[in-house]
Amino acid sequence: MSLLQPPEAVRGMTKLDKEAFRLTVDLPVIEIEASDVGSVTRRVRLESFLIGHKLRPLKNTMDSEKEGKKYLVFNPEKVEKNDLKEKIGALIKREIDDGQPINWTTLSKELTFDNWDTKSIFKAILPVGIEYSSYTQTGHIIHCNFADEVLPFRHIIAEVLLNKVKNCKTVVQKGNIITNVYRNLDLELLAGEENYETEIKESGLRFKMDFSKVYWNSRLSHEHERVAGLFNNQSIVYDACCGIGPFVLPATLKKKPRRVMANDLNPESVKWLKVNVALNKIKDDRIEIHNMDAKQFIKENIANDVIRLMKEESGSEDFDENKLESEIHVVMNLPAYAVNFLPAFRGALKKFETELKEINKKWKWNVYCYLFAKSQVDVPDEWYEEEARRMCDEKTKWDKSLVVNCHNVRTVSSRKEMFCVQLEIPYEFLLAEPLPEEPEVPFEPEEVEEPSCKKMKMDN
Ligand SMILES: C[S@@+](CC[C@H](N)C(=O)[O-])C[C@H]1O[C@@H](n2cnc3c(N)ncnc32)[C@H](O)[C@@H]1O
Repeated sequence: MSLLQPPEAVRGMTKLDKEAFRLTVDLPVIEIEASDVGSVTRRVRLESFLIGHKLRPLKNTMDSEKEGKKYLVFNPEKVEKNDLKEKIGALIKREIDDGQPINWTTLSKELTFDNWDTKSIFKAILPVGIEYSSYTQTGHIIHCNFADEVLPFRHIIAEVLLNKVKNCKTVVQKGNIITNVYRNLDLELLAGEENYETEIKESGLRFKMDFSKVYWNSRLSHEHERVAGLFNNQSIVYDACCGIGPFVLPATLKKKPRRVMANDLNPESVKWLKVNVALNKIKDDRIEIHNMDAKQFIKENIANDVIRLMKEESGSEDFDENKLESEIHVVMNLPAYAVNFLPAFRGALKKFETELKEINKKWKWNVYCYLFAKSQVDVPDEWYEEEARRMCDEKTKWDKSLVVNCHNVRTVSSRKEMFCVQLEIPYEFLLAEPLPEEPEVPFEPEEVEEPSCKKMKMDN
C-alpha cells in the first residue's frame, strides 16, 4: 500500500465524507537558500525524486519557516534508501557548495480531500479489483456510465466529480441504451444542479443545447470537421439529421457553400440549431431549416431544391471558367437507422424527368450514410467494412454497388464499429421506378459505450 494514498478507512465508502480523507504524512525535505532553488532544480535532475504535482497544492518547492529559505520536497517512496539520499545530497552540494552540510529533515503535512486527485480517490474508495475512471464532460455536465459492479458507488463517484472537476455543476448517469428516436439520452441526476442547458465549443464555434433533449457527442468532433472539410464554396449541402448543427455550422462558416439546408425530426434540435445559428453570427437566410422525417426531406425538399438550383444555373448566362463545379452532398448521421433512408433516393427525381432533359449540367450526388456494423462473434477487422458496404447495397438494391468509400469513424464497443459510408448516386437511380415502400423498420435500441470500468482513459 502506497504511503501517498488516501487512508484505507475510506474503502467501501458510499456517501462522501471528506474528513475521512485526512492523513498526515512525513515528507523528506532539504532546506536550501531560496536564491539557489532555480539553479538546483535546473541543473540537478531531481524531477523523478520530488513529490510531483499529484498532491496539489503541495509542490516540489515550498516556503520554509525561516526567512529566505525554501524546502525541496521529496517523495518518501522514491528516496527511501539511505544511499539514494546521500547521492542526492552530494549532487545538490556540488551545485551550491556554500560550505554548509546538506541536511535531510522531515516536514509533516496533513493531506486532505483537496490534495488527492480523482483517480486516487476512486481507487481508494472502490473495493479492490473494481475500477472507475472515464466519464465525458459536455459544458458543465458530466455524464457517466457504470458497469454493474460500480453502480452501488455511483452517488459518491458523482459527488467526487462535482467537487473535483473544473466547471462541473451537474453529474448525470446516462442510460446504457438509447431507445428513443431522437437519440438523446435518458438522464438520471446523480449530483449537483438539475440544469441541462449548457454550452460547449467545437471547431471554434459555440453550441448551446438542452443536453436532456437533444443529441450531442463530443467524440464526433473530428468527424464533424472531416466532413465539413470535404465541401467548397460551390457545394450544395443537405444535412438530413442535423441535430444542433455540428456539420452545417462549421461548413457554412468555414467553407461558405453555395447552399445549405438542414433538417431534424426532433423539434428541440431545430430550436437549438436556430439558437446556434444566431450565436455564431450566421445570417439566418444562409441555412434553410426544416423539421421533418429524413425520407420526406430527401424525396421532397432536397429533390425540389436541386432541380430549382440546376435549372437556375442552366438558364444563367454567367460563365466563369475558374468556378468549381457544384456537387451535392447529403449527410445522414443517424447510424442506428440511416441506411433505411437510402431507398428514398431511388426515383426521387422521377417527377422531374422532363425538366432534367433541359438541364445541361447535372451535378454529382454524394451521400454520407452513417451506420453501425455489428457482429455477434469475433471476426477479422476487414469484416466490419464489408458488412458496412453490404448493409448499403442491401438497401439500394441496384445492379452495382453505389458505395465509393468507407470511413471508419470509431469503435463504439467490442464488435461494433461506426462507419461513414460514402455513396455516389447516379441519375439512373434517381430517375428509376421507386421501390415499393417497405414496412417501417423499428429503431434498434443502441448501447452507448462499453461500461466505463473497461476503459482506463481519464477524460480530464
Ligand atoms: C446521432 S444524432 C446526430 C446529430 C448530429 N448530426 C450530430 O452529429 O451531432 C441523429 C439525429 O437524427 C435525428 N433523427 C432521428 N430520426 C430522424 C428522422 N426520421 N428524420 C430526421 N432526423 C431524425 C435525431 O433527432 C438526432 O438529432
